[in-house]
Amino acid sequence: MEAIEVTDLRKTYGDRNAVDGVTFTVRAGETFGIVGHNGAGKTTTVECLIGLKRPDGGTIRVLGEDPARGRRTLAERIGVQLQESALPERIKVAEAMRLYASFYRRPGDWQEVMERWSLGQLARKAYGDLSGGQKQRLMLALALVGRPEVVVLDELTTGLDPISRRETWRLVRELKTSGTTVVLVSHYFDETETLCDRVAVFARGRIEAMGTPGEITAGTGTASLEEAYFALEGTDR
Ligand SMILES: Nc1ncnc2c1ncn2[C@@H]1O[C@H](COP(=O)(O)OP(=O)(O)OP(=O)(O)O)[C@@H](O)[C@H]1O
Repeated sequence: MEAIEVTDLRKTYGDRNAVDGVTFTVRAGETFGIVGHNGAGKTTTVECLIGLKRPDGGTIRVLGEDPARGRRTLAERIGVQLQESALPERIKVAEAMRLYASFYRRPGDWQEVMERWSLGQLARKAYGDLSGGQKQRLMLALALVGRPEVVVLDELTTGLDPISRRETWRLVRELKTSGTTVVLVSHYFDETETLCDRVAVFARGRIEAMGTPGEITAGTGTASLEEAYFALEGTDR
């Protein structure tokens, strides 16, 4: 079953084609990577996916619904962790968990989610006093408290130190084993290569290559996704 179907998606800002005819599907339970450098159109694509932006062309179905029309219903079924999401500095971890759970009609047990993501010991700590890795862990837990079927994670590990980054990877793998469909947006090629079943490589608003990391590297005769990207771009930076 397809959890997400995007066909010929287009979005322009003035005369700039931010997303220029993008087509892909994500199967239920799959971890799907959207990778590419800054300005490639990744964030605009996911903003259309979750109904935050209206496409100028093409169609999108998420769990069978058009996000531009069914945003309220879909909000119950999608967990989102957007780039640079932030909480008020003084809100405590447990307060944030309880608050987010209250947004859903049938949330998971927020205390259980908090423990599962090793946040129990931080329950009374303020968001502003958490480390970068702890903040990211909390944002993930908040995206999951509504028991979503699809989770969208944008630039999850940007700014994290290597240890927190690995820890976050472990959490994403755990998500995958729970059967959740994950869309992982990243400009780190190693991250998508390690975590994703399939990857769409974005450049200048288009998909340059799509498939398993192995298929993409085999197709370009390269040893890594990053090398594949530069081979596709015809540059060797
Ligand atoms: N609100 C906006 N108004 C005008 N141009 C925009 C707007 N949002 C994005 N763009 C432009 O659209 C293009 C795609 O941006 P987008 O943020 O989707 O790329 P991205 O791949 O997510 O990059 P990044 O990782 O830097 O966020 C870029 O050229 C960007 O400058």
